[in-house]
Amino acid sequence: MTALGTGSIASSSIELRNVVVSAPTANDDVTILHPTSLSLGEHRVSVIGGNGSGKSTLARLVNGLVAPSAGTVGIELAEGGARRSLDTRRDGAAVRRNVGFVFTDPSAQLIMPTAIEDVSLSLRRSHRDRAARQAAASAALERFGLQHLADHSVHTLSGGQKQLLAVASVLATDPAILVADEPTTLLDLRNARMIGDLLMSLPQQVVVVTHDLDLAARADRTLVVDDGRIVFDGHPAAAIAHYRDTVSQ
Ligand SMILES: Nc1ncnc2c1ncn2[C@@H]1O[C@H](COP(=O)(O)OP(=O)(O)OP(=O)(O)O)[C@@H](O)[C@H]1O
Repeated sequence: MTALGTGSIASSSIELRNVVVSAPTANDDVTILHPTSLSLGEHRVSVIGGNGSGKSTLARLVNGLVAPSAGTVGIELAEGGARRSLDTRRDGAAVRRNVGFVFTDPSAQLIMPTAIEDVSLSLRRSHRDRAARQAAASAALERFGLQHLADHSVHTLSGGQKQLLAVASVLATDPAILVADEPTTLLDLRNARMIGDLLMSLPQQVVVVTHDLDLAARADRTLVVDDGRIVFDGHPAAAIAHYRDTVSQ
């Protein structure tokens, strides 16, 4: 492990305490994440590792999509000078409001017919008034350069436009933390770069799971996951070198 402290610090933090994730199988329980304790306070955290190593499970713990079988997952938020602590089990709805999640395949996320309707849907709780919701949705599309696609069917958008819209929909609610699980995997180089640039420029704390080591290298801290364990936690360059070493052995 290497010393941290080269990157910027977020106003939020993610706290895993003795977290274990296991799942039942036909004969026994299988452990997907072995006991893990982490305090993630960096602005941008990347998570790398081989297929099936447990990266998505780790990412999904952060917004409560996966519940810990043991231990706790907490979110610390700065709110008006005070700290607010949320627990993913106890405070599920509040955690989901404060931790946005972007999936690999935006089609899994875009469920309304048009771009503006999709953003409006994610604003239904924060903006009860229809006109205010519409205005906020337009502003969100404009922020991401998608306003010209407002009334287009989401099915006609390109892969890059869909992923950008998925990110816009999630960010429209202004979550404190954004978790993205392989957000560039399905994109060509230009769109992968565009989404990567966007994620790395957000004011929110960002946790990105990725096989794109160039993207991972732009984080402030990188976790390497192998066989359900964090096997390296430190500076991105050192973490990527560690991952490359394990692959070439
Ligand atoms: N609910 C579940 N029941 C049983 N096994 C599971 C469950 N969820 C995940 N697993 C297993 O746990 C392991 C880790 O899965 P996970 O999706 O977290 O890996 P990953 O590192 O994100 O993989 P990839 O890079 O391929 O997306 C895999 O072997 C997967 O099959």
